Parts: sequence; structure tokens; C-alpha cells
Amino acid sequence: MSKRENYLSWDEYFMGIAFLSGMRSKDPSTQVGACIIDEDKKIIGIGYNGFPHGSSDDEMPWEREGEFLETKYPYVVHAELNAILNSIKSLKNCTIYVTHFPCNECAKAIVQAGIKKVVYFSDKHKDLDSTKASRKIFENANVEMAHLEILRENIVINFKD
Ligand SMILES: O=c1[nH]c(=O)n([C@H]2C[C@H](O)[C@@H](COP(=O)(O)O)O2)cc1CO
Ligand SMILES: [Zn+2]
Repeated sequence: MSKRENYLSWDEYFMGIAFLSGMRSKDPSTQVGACIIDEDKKIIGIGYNGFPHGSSDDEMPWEREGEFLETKYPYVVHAELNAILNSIKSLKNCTIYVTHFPCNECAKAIVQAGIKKVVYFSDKHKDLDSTKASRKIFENANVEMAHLEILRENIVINFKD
């Protein structure tokens, strides 16, 4: 019997895990996921955007607009930072798969952690200054940036069969 066709590529697998992780996010507008792998393709950290430990999800605001302290922005931990903080070992020379291109704050953390490659899916905020700053941070630190185009339309997990 020949091998199965249409199995997940490594890129699809790790980006798929980043997306699955993002599905844990309670942010009603943007769900971000991240998955960090080492040079042996072992997963060593996963994260999604959410409030810090101890913050009740029901008491924190998910608002995008209004008085700064009444919005989510000062409180939410970004997916990339959560993945870094959740990692089980050194991130030197690792690769991070992210559903969205990282902001400049996450870019700084990615560089300082020793991550050498960023594989991203969405770059919809590419014109924001914070994204331009991220690119500059990555370029200066020789962190490779790679846009991942996934050709299949979806990955289905069927719990019924
Ligand atoms: O790098 C990032 N990583 C990350 O996890 N996020 C999270 C924070 C917020 O919960 C959400 C952005 O929300 P919004 O698109 O409504 O502004 O995504 C946002 C960024 C910035 O693009
Ligand atoms: Zn960020």
C-alpha cells in the first residue's frame, strides 16, 4: 500500500496548531495563536491572547474603544508572549508560527528570547507603524520572516466519525 496523500505538511501542522490555540481566545474580535518549535521540530511553547492569570475573564473588558482603562488593551497578554512564557526550554534558534504578524512589543520579546524565524499567516496590519517597527526589529536582529500561504481551504477535525 502506498503512503497517504494529502497529509499535513510541517508548516500546515504547526500553523494549524497556532490557529487551534487561537480558538481558545475569548477575545470577541481577534483571536491570535502562536506555536514555537525547536530545531528538531518539537513543539516547545503554545499561546493565545488572553488576560493574565488571576484576572477574571468576566470582570475584564473586551472593549476596543472608549476610556483606555475600560478597553482590553492594557490588560491582554499577546499570543506570542504567552507562547514564549509558556515554553518549556530555551528558545535559542527556534521558530515561531503565528496566525498574525507580531506587533513591535512581541517582536522585541521574540528577538530577546533568541527565536530566529517567524512564520506568519495574516499580515493584515502591515501598514501600521507598530508592524513597520516589528519588521525593523526583526531585520536588525537577523530574524527571518516568512509568509505562509496555505493552499488547502480548511483543516477539518471530525469528532463524529
Ligand atoms: O501581536 C499581537 N498579538 C496578539 O495576541 N494580539 C491580540 C491582542 C488583542 O486581544 C487582539 C487585537 O485586538 P483588535 O484586533 O480588536 O485590536 O489581538 C494583538 C497583536 C498586535 O497585532
Ligand atoms: Zn504583540
